[in-house]
Amino acid sequence: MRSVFVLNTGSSSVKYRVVDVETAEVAATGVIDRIGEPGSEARDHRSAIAQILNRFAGLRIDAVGHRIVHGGERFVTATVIDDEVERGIEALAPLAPLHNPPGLLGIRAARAALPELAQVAVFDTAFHAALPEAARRYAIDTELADRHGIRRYGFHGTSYRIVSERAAAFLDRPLGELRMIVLHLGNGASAAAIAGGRSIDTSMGMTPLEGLVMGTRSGDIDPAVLLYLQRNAGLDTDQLDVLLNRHSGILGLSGHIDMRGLTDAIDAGEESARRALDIYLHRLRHYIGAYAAVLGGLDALVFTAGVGENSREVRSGAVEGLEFLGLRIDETANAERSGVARRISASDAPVAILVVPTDEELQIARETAAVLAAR
Ligand SMILES: Nc1ncnc2c1ncn2[C@@H]1O[C@H](COP(=O)(O)OP(=O)(O)O)[C@@H](O)[C@H]1O
Ligand SMILES: CC(=O)OP(=O)(O)O
Ligand SMILES: [Mg+2]
Repeated sequence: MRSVFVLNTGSSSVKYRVVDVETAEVAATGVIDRIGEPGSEARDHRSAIAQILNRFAGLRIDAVGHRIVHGGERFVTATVIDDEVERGIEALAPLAPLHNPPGLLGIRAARAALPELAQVAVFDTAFHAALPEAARRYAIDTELADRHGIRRYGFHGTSYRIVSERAAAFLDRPLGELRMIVLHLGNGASAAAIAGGRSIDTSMGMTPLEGLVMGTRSGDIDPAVLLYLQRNAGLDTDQLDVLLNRHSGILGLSGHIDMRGLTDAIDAGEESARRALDIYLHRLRHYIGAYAAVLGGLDALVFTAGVGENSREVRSGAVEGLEFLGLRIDETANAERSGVARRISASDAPVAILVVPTDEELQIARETAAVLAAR
């Protein structure tokens, strides 16, 4: 079992990879994005996945690995997919409405096209499955919460796993003795407090809406705002869902949908863009301080994903004023670009600040191979 075909089906894109798990050699890789928008290669997820599967007619593939965002209480580790598991994933769709339904489409299309191959689901939530109870529970009626599975699950776990391992390798220290905060900043964004390789707190909650300011999601908000808007602005449940998941965050604050657009607008002098970035950075600093406290001290702060790996402004703004925590950036190192793990903290600073590229597809391929080998 060497060659794994990975499908990372997102809310508006499908990323794919054919990778040799032993050598990490990539036989094919790519993305179909902006699905459904004018000019995209694909009008919907089904068509995107069909096109991708067509491209692999000639390649050797031994197994298929799928990114599934929400595993709920049931899926706490990578799982071989059969009809019953597929139904289990379908049942979780309401908890991750932007993510699980397209993931399920990916599973169905791949199982139909490649029925002879084993398929594995790798869950974003799995890395956080053992969150300590005090971090996991919301302060609501316990019986009600348990009946409905209302708790913090946490997401981006596949990324946290590979990034925390890479950070420890870069620092040349055992993961088991490190306290780190990892900031996964992509379109969706979250933070995790990781002690000895285990997630002990994370900013996303029951769904991928809580926590940091994101591209189109609000992150933390007083839940009474929803009640207020329902009672006084006439918004119904679906409108609130669209408001908080799709029309908030950087988009809601500035009209720009992603960080690159936002930083360009700031350079052009747009006031609302500057304000949006200030709010985004304020929330990041808030979580860095909180997680330094949760961890009881800090060895490393790690930036990853599209924004974390590429935006010098965000990295610099995230640690501004946090010298008292031992966080001091070297702006020359911060301004450099490279596709590999690197240190951007001042050489005499007590806490390492790192930029570590994530690779969810490689991690999914490895976990897929590992579960199948253990069968
Ligand atoms: N050079 C850059 N400067 C600032 N932001 C960037 C840069 N390159 C990519 N990004 C941002 O990264 C985000 C996408 O990150 P990614 O991890 O690919 O997200 P996702 O997996 O959620 O689609 C976008 O907001 C994009 O603007
Ligand atoms: C869980 C989540 O938010 O994923 P993404 O960042 O890919 O949207
Ligand atoms: Mg992502």
